[in-house]
Amino acid sequence: MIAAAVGLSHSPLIGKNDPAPGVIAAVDAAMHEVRAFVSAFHPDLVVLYAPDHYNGFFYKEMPPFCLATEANAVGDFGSAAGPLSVDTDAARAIALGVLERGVDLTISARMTVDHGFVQPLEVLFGGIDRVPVVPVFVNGVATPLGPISRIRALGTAIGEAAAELDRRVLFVGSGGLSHDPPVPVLDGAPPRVADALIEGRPPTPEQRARGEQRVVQAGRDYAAGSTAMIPINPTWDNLVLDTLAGGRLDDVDSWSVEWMGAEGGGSAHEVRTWIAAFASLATIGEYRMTSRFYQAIPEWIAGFAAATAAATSLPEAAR
Ligand SMILES: O=C(O)CCc1cccc(O)c1O
Ligand SMILES: [Fe+2]
Repeated sequence: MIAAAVGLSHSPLIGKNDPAPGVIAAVDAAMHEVRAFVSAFHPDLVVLYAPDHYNGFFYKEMPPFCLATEANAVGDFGSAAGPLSVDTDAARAIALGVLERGVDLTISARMTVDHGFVQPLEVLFGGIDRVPVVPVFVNGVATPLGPISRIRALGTAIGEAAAELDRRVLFVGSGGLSHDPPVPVLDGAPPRVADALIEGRPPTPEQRARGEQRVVQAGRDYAAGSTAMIPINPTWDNLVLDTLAGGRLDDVDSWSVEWMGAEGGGSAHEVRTWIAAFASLATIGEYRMTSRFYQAIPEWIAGFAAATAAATSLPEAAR
């Protein structure tokens, strides 16, 4: 296996509630750099770690993580809908390899995914059907959340299993860093909300539009500073990036769920996807973070980060 990694924040508010032009220009430049890295690396397989926002996974059964052998996008917030180009054979082989390594992986033969998966595929590849992909859901919102050490173990097992495939694999983590969008919470929810979170009946177009408008409004409130949401925390976000850049992945095992939520807000747990992606990359040996972008963007409800990493042993021309 030849491997590289990308971590990329997502936000459905991009293009809907935009920050100042200078911020947009800086993000555009960073995205240009990440795309250049990806096209130079030229992956023939993408292992995509992403969370879900109650579009595909519900409390009727809520796995801590789940690998898909096929997947369909719902098209929330105007993102692409329809089937992802899942490499089913690679997905099955990796799933078996992970189980053999003692990590109790859940499998989906028809995963429903949302903007968490779709946005990085659109940003990096221009669509959801452009590159063979193995989608891996990592729960980052639905409590209870287990210890981070198990997410690192998942990333390690997937990296080792993927290494048996003889492919050029790009590991992508989608989400984070600190942010506190208005995602519903089961604990204490009124019966109608609790029922929706448990059963997962598809919302009507009107219900979906209302929910999305609520998130857009939350972005406006977050940017105006008049909100009960936990603020974006650049200090914590840079600690996360420093840890990944330094290859100190065993540090994350001591990060508690409570500490992460207090520092980074209710959706800070989306950084689990980054930890999985970098743990996968780390299975091939030392890596180097080759680019790193960070900007707090309250309009998007995102401590917005983008980073690329490649094996130190990979020749410069192939990075
Ligand atoms: O769909 C939702 O309910 C939440 C949407 C959402 C908003 C801001 C940042 C995110 O990472 C995100 O996912
Ligand atoms: Fe998210």
